[in-house]
Amino acid sequence: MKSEAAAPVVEFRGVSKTYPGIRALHDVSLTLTPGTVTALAGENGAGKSTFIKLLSGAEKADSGRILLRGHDVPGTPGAVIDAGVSVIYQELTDVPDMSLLDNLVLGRQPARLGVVRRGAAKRAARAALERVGLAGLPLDRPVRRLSLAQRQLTEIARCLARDASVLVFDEPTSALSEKDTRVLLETIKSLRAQGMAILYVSHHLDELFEIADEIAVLRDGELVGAGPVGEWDEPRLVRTMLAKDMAHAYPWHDRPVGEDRLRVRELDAPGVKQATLQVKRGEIVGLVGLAGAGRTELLKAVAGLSRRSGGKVEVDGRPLPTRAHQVVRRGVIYAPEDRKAEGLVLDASVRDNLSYGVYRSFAHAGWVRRGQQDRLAREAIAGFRVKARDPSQPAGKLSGGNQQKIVLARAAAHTPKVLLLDDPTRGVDVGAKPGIHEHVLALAEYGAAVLMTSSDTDEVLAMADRVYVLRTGRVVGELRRAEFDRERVLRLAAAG
Ligand SMILES: Nc1ncnc2c1ncn2[C@@H]1O[C@H](COP(=O)(O)OP(=O)(O)OP(=O)(O)O)[C@@H](O)[C@H]1O
Repeated sequence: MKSEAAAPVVEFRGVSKTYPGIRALHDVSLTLTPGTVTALAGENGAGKSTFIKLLSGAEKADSGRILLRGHDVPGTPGAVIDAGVSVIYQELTDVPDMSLLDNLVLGRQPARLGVVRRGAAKRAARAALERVGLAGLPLDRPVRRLSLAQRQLTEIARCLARDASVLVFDEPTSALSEKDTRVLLETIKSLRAQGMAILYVSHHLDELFEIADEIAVLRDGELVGAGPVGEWDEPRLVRTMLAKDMAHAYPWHDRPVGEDRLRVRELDAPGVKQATLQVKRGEIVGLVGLAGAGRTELLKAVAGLSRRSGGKVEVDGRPLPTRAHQVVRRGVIYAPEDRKAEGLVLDASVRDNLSYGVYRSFAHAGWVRRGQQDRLAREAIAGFRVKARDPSQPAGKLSGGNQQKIVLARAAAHTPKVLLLDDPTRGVDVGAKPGIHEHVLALAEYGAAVLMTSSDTDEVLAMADRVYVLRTGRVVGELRRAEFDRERVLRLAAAG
């Protein structure tokens, strides 16, 4: 529970940070207190990551002060970690082939006269594991043999083994299944009870309401609201984030669909076994399943990004080639979930990222028509509400959610015949999600066959005309929209 008397451990006092042409944080004052979960909310580009970068020592503030237990926060990330502040990101940072013990004490072995004190390291590791509910795990086990949830908890344990007293979670659940999300949230509650000061950043508002004691909202770099969770409800939070009212509504409506556009028959590929499915012209079909069920793998196999070892894939009655660039030429577009690794060239401009692969339609006697490219970029920025200074800005300088919008805008720019969407609104704020859903629906109305999956099962059930349920790489069920029932879908996904 929240301790009323505790003094703040972290204090932001009038902190500002500007990037060329962008005011990322302006005069922000906020405190973090032991035994308290403070949720930081805001739409994409509001300044949440900037706040974390300043706290973690990755970036320097232009003005204002950041105090840690009353002293200025150290100037380098390593010193900040040593001072007890650790950030846990959505991506795992462990070394899979190393043992649990070595991962837990990575870069920080207790040493005396240069000799590593293995016994002390083991004691520290066990104590840290116990605090995250993993007391029984053997310390010599390679972490690759742990479940995803256990690995995520191990990341936290590693921070605890370094004596962290402030934990920052940056969208920690976006890649987790519902079950793993529950485990993580319960662990965070228990860490709060142990007296940790916790900052929690997420676009999942239900999570914020579940675990936060305090909610703070950034908008365009300014702190526009902060107070105990009891003072907030969802409409007020959304209104404060977006400066307007917005009901969260999905745009689905009944509409005619055509002939089979995408046909997959007995497809075998890495993580996919004997999958058979069809998507009609104009239809939105969802793939649901637990983590590891093969949803991403199926999309990748169709997209030519993994090797098919058997079966057939056809688009408009013609066999689909197996190589990614040929697949794109047939109008089959894949929008990946991992935008950093697969989706974008981070050093290239927003404009160039938007037109990669769309070049053919712009190329005129061998050169790219800059005017058209610019128009496409401006339309995409406006249509998807991308927060970018201008089309020449490098994609890597956009906030995470805005990068995701670029991936989707590019997919839309192809006017795809088949659109393969993997977690299309991952990291996207509540204000921008409806726009993305409307674009997906519009592409379907234009004739695209859409095959989508999401880490949010409700999103798939809200958008799809039909779903296939996957389990261990196989299609184990098919439901039409009239039959959608969340419990039934999840039961099917988990059975066996
Ligand atoms: N290195 C940088 N150079 C230039 N601009 C940057 C840089 N990093 C962030 N920005 C800009 O600062 C603003 C705040 O970005 P920040 O990443 O803090 O947003 P966020 O609230 O974390 O968004 P998201 O929810 O999408 O992750 C954005 O307009 C972003 O484009």
